[in-house]
Amino acid sequence: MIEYRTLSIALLGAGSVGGQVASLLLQHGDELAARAGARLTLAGIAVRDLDAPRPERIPRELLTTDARELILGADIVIELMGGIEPAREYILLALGSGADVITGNKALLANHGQELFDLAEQVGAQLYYEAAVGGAIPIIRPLRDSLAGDRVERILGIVNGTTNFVLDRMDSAGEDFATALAAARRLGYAEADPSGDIEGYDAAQKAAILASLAFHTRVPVEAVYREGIAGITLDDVESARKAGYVVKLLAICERLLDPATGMEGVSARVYPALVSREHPLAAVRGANNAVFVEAEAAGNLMFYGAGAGEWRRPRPCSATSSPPPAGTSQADPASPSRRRRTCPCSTSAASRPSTA
Ligand SMILES: NC(=O)C1=CN([C@@H]2O[C@H](COP(=O)(O)OP(=O)(O)OC[C@H]3O[C@@H](n4cnc5c(N)ncnc54)[C@H](O)[C@@H]3O)[C@@H](O)[C@H]2O)C=CC1
Ligand SMILES: N[C@@H](CC=O)C(=O)O
Repeated sequence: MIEYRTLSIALLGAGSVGGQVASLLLQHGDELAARAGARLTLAGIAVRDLDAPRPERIPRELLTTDARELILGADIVIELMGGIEPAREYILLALGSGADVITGNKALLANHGQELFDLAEQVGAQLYYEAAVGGAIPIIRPLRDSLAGDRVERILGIVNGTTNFVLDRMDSAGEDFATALAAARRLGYAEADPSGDIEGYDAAQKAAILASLAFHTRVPVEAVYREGIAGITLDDVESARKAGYVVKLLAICERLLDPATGMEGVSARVYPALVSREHPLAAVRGANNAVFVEAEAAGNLMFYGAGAGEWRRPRPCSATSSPPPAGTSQADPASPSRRRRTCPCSTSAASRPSTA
């Protein structure tokens, strides 16, 4: 029997994501120990209310309302509470005490990321945030590390599961906006305040993170143009469908060159766009996400997978969970709809995507 050193984990928040993280840590302890070379022990889970109803998979004896004490005894802190405060304060406390931190909190990173990264660097701690963009899709590390030697030119992303789910239900089932949103909330896709999803704030935060990583600069969330899907009606969706399009909330991040000055800049924007049904992004159904990266040397890469909520094994032949037909489709930027917003993919940009 191998003797592993023990790393103690503090989990902050036991909601949709935190609950699943707790289950994974508890169920796969031996396998994780062998892989990590250390036993990852879930020391406690900080919650607001010890008696709130929660799934059986979360052991009651691990719950505490004293987040600070839990943090100060941990080697690794996983923050999955969401929101700005006290998440920010807790992460600063964790880093300051020498713990490494993992967070899925894009709102916090987009607004206070610099402060957190500066402290992490100063104390030599790690701050990981893979789940902050694209849910289960590995996109942060590929952009930060794997593509570090390449030059990313543009990113097109479906980065919000809730809005993709809502638009998909309107498109495929003729469901009205409110009914589809209620289902997205029930399934744990939406943020505690779903207006963050619907109004495009969540996607804008993710766009700011993606653009900062891809273009090696700091793109503040205030610099991201943002338009949500609250104004999209069933009629819009239906008209788009008849014309061969599907409405998707896209995050678009790209390099810009000012021809007058020769200066390079960055543009990041989020808005509902018409996407040709032939384009791979049109096949991203339900709460799935996809990030389409156009890079100088690597060409076009598409990262696809579960973007929100708990991942469930898809049933065979499930239309909502099948991956897009990569490598076969082209985009048509013409727009017949009254919203006049199209997916800005050029034909050449979308002509040879590969799944990653
Ligand atoms: N739901 C999803 O699919 C995804 C969510 N995220 C991010 O992960 C984080 C968590 O999201 P969800 O699990 O969906 O949220 P949730 O609302 O389901 O869970 C958050 C939990 O934290 C608890 N909490 C809030 N403040 C607390 C405090 N001060 N002390 C102790 N507990 C506290 C809440 O009571 C709740 O149980 C958010 O930052 C979200 O943006 C990231 C990727 C996917
Ligand atoms: N509310 C978010 C959750 C994941 O980041 C979404 O719908 O994508």
